[in-house]
Amino acid sequence: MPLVRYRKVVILGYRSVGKTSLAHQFVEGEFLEGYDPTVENTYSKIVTLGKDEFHLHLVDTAGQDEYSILPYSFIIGVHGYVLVYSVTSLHSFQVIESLYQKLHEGHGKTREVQAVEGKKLAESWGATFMESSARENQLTRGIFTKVIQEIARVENSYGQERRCRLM
Ligand SMILES: Nc1nc2c(ncn2[C@@H]2O[C@H](COP(=O)(O)OP(=O)(O)OP(=O)(O)O)[C@@H](O)[C@H]2O)c(=O)[nH]1
Repeated sequence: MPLVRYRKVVILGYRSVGKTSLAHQFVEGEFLEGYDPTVENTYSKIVTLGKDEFHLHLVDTAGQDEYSILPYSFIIGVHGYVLVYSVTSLHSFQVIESLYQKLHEGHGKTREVQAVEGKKLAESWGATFMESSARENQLTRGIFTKVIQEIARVENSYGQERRCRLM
């Protein structure tokens, strides 16, 4: 049975550029004519790519502008982004540039350690890597669920490696 991997993808962009329409078209297969400003909405979909299966968790956000402060839930534990602009709005194009900068800066303070560096270090230890914030309940639960799963895996295995590692 294929392993189903979890992927969280956040859709960002200025107001009314079509974020909800894209998510809806992808998940439900139809175009939404009407406009109803989003507060925040999530979609779940299993996506099969070749032999791989992904549990896609799409976050459709309320429109941002250059002054928006991105919450931790849009930064930590996110695997990818879709930055959306409208070809009929130059301003919406400028907004995605500003959002891109914000994503690199992290939340207020400048990020000094990239997730990829943590991942690399964990890999060199043969450990599982997870990035979280204590502000995010789901992500924090994920850490402790993972460590319990890893302990169970090691306890149930009769292999050479007896220790569980979580970074
Ligand atoms: N012609 C055209 N209209 C679109 C397209 N995508 C979205 N729209 C329309 O643009 C309006 C806004 O679309 P939404 O998907 O609600 O935009 P949004 O970015 O989610 O809006 P917020 O929730 O305010 O951030 C709706 O009336 C859509 O029908 C598109 O590709 N082409």
